[in-house]
Amino acid sequence: MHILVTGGAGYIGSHTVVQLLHAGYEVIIVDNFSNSKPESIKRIQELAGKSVTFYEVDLLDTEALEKVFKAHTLEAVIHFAGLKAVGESVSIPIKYYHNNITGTLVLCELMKKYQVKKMVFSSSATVYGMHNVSPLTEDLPLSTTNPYGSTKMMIEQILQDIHVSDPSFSIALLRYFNPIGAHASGRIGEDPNGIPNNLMPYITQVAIGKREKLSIYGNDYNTHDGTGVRDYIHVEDLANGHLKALEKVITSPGIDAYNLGTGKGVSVLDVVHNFEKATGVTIPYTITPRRPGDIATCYADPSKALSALGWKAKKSLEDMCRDSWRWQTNNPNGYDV
Ligand SMILES: NC(=O)c1ccc[n+]([C@@H]2O[C@H](COP(=O)([O-])OP(=O)(O)OC[C@H]3O[C@@H](n4cnc5c(N)ncnc54)[C@H](O)[C@@H]3O)[C@@H](O)[C@H]2O)c1
Ligand SMILES: O=c1ccn([C@@H]2O[C@H](COP(=O)(O)OP(=O)(O)O[C@H]3O[C@H](CO)[C@H](O)[C@H](O)[C@H]3O)[C@@H](O)[C@H]2O)c(=O)[nH]1
Repeated sequence: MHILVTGGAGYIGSHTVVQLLHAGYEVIIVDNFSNSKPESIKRIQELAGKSVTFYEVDLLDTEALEKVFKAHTLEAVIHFAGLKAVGESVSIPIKYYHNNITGTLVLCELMKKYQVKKMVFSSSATVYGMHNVSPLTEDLPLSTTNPYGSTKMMIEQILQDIHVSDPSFSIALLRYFNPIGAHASGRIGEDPNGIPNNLMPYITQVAIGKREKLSIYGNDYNTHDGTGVRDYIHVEDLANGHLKALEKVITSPGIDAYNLGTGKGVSVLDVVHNFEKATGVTIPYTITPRRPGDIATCYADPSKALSALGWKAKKSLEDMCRDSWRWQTNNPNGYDV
C-alpha cells in the first residue's frame, strides 16, 4: 500500500515514516525542506533498511504535486506539512495562513481529483484554546489564541466540510499534545532552527552548553509547583498513533478527532528534574515572567484514542528525557553534519 506523507522529513513525520516502513507500507514523502534537511531522509532509510520515494515539492505548487499523484496509486495521505511556530505566526500571519491552509486545499483538491479519500491530519491541542479545563476531551468547544492555532482549527473545519460533501472521505484529526523525545538510535530527532521556542529542545541545548540557562516562564500558576503543566508525549508513541489512525481511515469511512497525549500533566520543574535524573546533567534555570498566551494547565483525556484506535502512549518521561538527550549529544548541530 502506498502512503503519501507530506512533511515527512520533519520531526514527527520522520519518526512516523520509519514506523510505516517497518510495518510494510510503501512511503512517498513530499517536503519542501522549509523546516527540515535532506539528511533526515537519508537517516530514515538507514534506520528502516528500506528506501522511500522522495519529492522536493512545495504543497503550494499544484503542478508539481499533481505529478506525484499521477506517478503513484495512493491509498492514503498523512498530512504533516505545515509551519508551526506560534510566535512567528503572530508576526507573519499571511505566510502561515497561505502555507497551512492553501497548502491543505491544494492537497485536498488533488485527493478529490485522483480519488484518494483517506487522510490522517496533524492537528494540535492548541485548538482547545484558553478556557477549557483539563483533562481535555474531543467534544469540547474549540477556540484559538494565535494564527498558527487558527490554521489548525480552520483546517479541521475544512476537512469536516469536505466529508459532508463526500461522505466516502475518511479522515482522522489527530490533536497532538507536547511531543518530545527522539528515536532510540539517536539518529533522528527534533532539529529546531535558531533559538528553540519549546521546552525540551531548550533544555537539551542548555545541557550541552549551547545556552547558558533555562528561563522558566512563571512559577505563580495555579499548579502543583506553580510552573506550567503540559502533557508531554514521546514522539515514538505519537508516531505509532498515526499507524493506528491510518488503519482506522483505511478500514472505515467517517471523520473524527482524537487526542494523542498520555493523560498525565507534568510541570516545567518536573521535566527539569526528570531530565537531570535521567541524564546526570544539571540544568541551571531562572524564573522569568509568564510568556504571553501561555495557559496554566493543558493535558489530554486520551481515552477515545484507546477505545476507537486501540492506541495508548507507553513511554515514560524518563524515556523521553533520555532519548532527547541521546539525540542532542550524538548530533550537537542537528542534521548539519
Ligand atoms: N511539534 C509539535 O509540538 C506539534 C504539536 C502539534 C501539532 N504539530 C503539527 O504536526 C505537524 C508536524 O510537526 P513537526 O513538529 O514534525 O514539524 P516540522 O517543522 O519538523 O515538520 C513539518 C515539515 O513540513 C514541511 N513543510 C512545511 N510547509 C510545507 C509546504 N508548503 N510544502 C511542503 N513541505 C512543507 C517542513 O519542511 C517540515 O519538514 C505540523 O503540521 C505541526 O503543526 C506539531
Ligand atoms: O524556554 C522555555 C520554553 C517553555 N517553557 C514552558 O514550558 C511549557 C511548554 O512550553 P512549549 O513551548 O514547549 O509548549 P506549549 O505547550 O507552549 O506549545 C506546544 O504545544 C501546543 C499544544 O498544546 C501547541 O501545539 C504549540 O504549537 C506547541 O508549541 C510551558 O509551560 C512554557 O511556559 C519554559 O518555561 N521555558
